[in-house]
Amino acid sequence: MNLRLDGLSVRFHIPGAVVHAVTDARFELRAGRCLAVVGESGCGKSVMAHALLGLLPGNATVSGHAWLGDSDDAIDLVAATEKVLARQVRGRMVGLVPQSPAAHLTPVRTARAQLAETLRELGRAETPEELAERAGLRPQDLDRYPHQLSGGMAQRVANALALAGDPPLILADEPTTGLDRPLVEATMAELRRLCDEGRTVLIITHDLRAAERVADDIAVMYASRIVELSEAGTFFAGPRHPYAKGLLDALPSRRFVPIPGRPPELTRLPDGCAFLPRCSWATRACDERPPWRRAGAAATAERVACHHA
Ligand SMILES: Nc1ncnc2c1ncn2[C@@H]1O[C@H](COP(=O)(O)OP(=O)(O)OP(=O)(O)O)[C@@H](O)[C@H]1O
Ligand code: NI
Repeated sequence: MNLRLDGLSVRFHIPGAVVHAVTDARFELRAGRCLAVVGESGCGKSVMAHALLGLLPGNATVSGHAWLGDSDDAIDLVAATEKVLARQVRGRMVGLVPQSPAAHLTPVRTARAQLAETLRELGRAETPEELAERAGLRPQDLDRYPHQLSGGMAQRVANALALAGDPPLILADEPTTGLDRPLVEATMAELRRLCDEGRTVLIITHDLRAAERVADDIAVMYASRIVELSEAGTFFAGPRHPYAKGLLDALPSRRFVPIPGRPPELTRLPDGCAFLPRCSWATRACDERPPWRRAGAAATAERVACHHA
């Protein structure tokens, strides 16, 4: 199932200010492909994912479109009513693997009870044991309460809940945070498998190594905007945006040099390029907002927002 974001923006209204959490996100993600969204903490990654599920708090305003489905019968997730989101979208069309799964599990109920309830809500005939097996859990793990589960087990329960309705689009928000390397590998391999079976997968991650392993495409977010969209091979061979270069250079396996400075406040974003104060390429042209322009070969959807890339 295709997902097409067309100018998706999210604003939070707080006393005396407006937080620009996501600004004008545009990309198309096709069935069978995996997109990794990367970027520093607070740049808007989780908010973008939650906007797709109608899971934002009351002080949020969402604009633009997020078309889910194939052109004729696509649903605009931004315009969809809560009833449509609850009955048709969440769990059935879109599965969310949440950031910090332990916090999303109900503390007083066993893993089995939570899987059973989700399966019942979705009207699935599958048993909790069958679902657990698909997510790599053993039957005996099902009798545990969330506090008795290790980080990796809690992650698997969260994955099982997200997969219960067999959704064609999976959003995984930091699915590997707190896991050790073997579990990171296993989780990523599982997401890749879901994708190879034809599902559409969007992963949010800080872990560029993990992204390199599984993603077909990389979207780099900075201060609420997507500033680069590249195929993974192109990206890891040489990203276009100076911020993306900075992210790669900061990796211990590469130059291990951090990007100087800090991202701007999302309540006070400049009119021009938000990366300007941290950028060694900046010129006067950067006082004007760089357009979201095509980059690379015409056959690709690659784009970048930088005057000098
Ligand atoms: N309810 C809210 N009201 C006001 N601001 C909010 C609200 N929820 C999120 N924000 C702000 O929106 C911005 C984007 O947050 P988001 O959680 O999407 O970041 P992120 O990129 O997922 O970061 P991380 O990598 O740390 O998870 C942050 O500056 C955050 O403080
Ligand atoms: Ni997040």
